Amino acid sequence: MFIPSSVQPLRLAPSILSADFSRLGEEVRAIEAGGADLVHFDVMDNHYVPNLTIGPLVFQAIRPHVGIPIDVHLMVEPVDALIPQFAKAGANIISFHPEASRHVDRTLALIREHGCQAGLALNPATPLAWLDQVMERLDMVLLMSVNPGFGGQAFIPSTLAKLRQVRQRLDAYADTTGRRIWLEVDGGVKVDNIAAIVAAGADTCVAGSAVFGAPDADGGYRGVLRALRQQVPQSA
Ligand SMILES: O=C(CO)[C@@H](O)[C@H](O)COP(=O)(O)O
Repeated sequence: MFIPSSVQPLRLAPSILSADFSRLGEEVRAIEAGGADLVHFDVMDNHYVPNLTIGPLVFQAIRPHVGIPIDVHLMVEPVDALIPQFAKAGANIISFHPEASRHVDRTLALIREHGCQAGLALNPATPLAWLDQVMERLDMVLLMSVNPGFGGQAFIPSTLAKLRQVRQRLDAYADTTGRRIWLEVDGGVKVDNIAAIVAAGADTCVAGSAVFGAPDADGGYRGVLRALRQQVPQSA
């Protein structure tokens, strides 16, 4: 039976990739004060993706400024060596891409062994078959709605159909096991498309440029986070 995810509470996860890196501590405090549910921390290595961002040292520096969970998205290859470092620094959720791990099952187990929730990130062209054998190891599926590497890209429309397929799989899994796996969408999420994204099955939305590109007059983010939530009235 298809159960729209909109019956679940919506979680908003601003991606700090679009934040002002010269004042990251203030920026993460501002998104938490504005009502964000998670902080999304993008790690890029100029190898798995053609961009280079921040790693465990910067994570460690901002962790004391944040009370809400931090969702670490590893766009790196190989991945395993970074997992203990982010876990030790206080990560709550760690996601990685299956193409970047020699042993996906082992990497998922490693994340949980270090006390974090485990996510598998699927690019627009990555088949859903990657999920088949590892459902019991997953706490979250991170569905990319842009090709990873950069903020500010346009949402790829075919993601909506893929989202519906993942939602069906996760709901079927929840029906048989009683265990719910989060479904996060990442890339090009805006005020004008979040309703369709949630209706298609997302319960967690990453938004980078939409949030950090629309500060309130006082530099906060309450207005844009409220506007995103208001598009999904049952979650507001
Ligand atoms: O992981 C990525 C990009 O690779 C994302 O988290 C982006 O940072 C989201 O940014 P917007 O598309 O919302 O600007």
